[in-house]
Amino acid sequence: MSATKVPAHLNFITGNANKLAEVQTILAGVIELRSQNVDLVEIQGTVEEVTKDKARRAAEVVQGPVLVEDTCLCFKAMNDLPGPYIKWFMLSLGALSLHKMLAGFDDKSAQAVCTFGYCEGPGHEPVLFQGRTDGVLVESRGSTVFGWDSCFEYKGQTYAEMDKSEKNKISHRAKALDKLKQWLANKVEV
Ligand SMILES: O=P(O)(O)OP(=O)(O)OP(=O)(O)OC[C@H]1O[C@@H](n2cnc3c(O)ncnc32)[C@H](O)[C@@H]1O
Ligand SMILES: [Mg+2]
Repeated sequence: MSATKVPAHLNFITGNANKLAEVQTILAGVIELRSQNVDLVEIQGTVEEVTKDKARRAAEVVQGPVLVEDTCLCFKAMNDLPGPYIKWFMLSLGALSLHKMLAGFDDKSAQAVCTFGYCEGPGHEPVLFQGRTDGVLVESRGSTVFGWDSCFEYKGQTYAEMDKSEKNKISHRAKALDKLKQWLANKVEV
């Protein structure tokens, strides 16, 4: 595996404007963020496999260095499903009905997992940065603008009930970006 060079800027490939806004806020003043909206095919597999494949595909499409991200919502009672497939459950159930997925279970524990993948270009091995936040799946409370934010409760508040700045301190995405920032700061070559 060739060493990965630390980039001068990041080209974040995502079709999700809410993700992009959070990443922009969290990385402000750390590194220049550019962005492209490319519709990437997502394979089935573990989140690590999905993210690495997404990063490789994105690098092929733009023929250069890319950052991608995949978000999972895992239910303990379902042995971590839907995980990377949460998007399809959100599209069919919506934030107002998502909690019904665990209606038959006592255990409402959920974990939000964010995995960033950085790929230096076609043929390079992606590097991963992952963050996890534990919470509970609840009936929707707060704005339904961003995915399952209104259904994921952390310490008594749903993500949607928190100020954006509060969410960005404790979120799965913030934790993953802490690792990315560390990698950038240390110039660790993997
Ligand atoms: O182009 P990409 O980056 O893949 O964007 P996407 O919207 O397809 O995102 P994912 O494949 O990672 O699917 C994750 C799903 O979870 C939702 N989601 C992601 N991050 C979230 C967050 O912080 N809070 C609530 N919902 C989130 C998102 O809207 C999707 O429905
Ligand atoms: Mg996606």
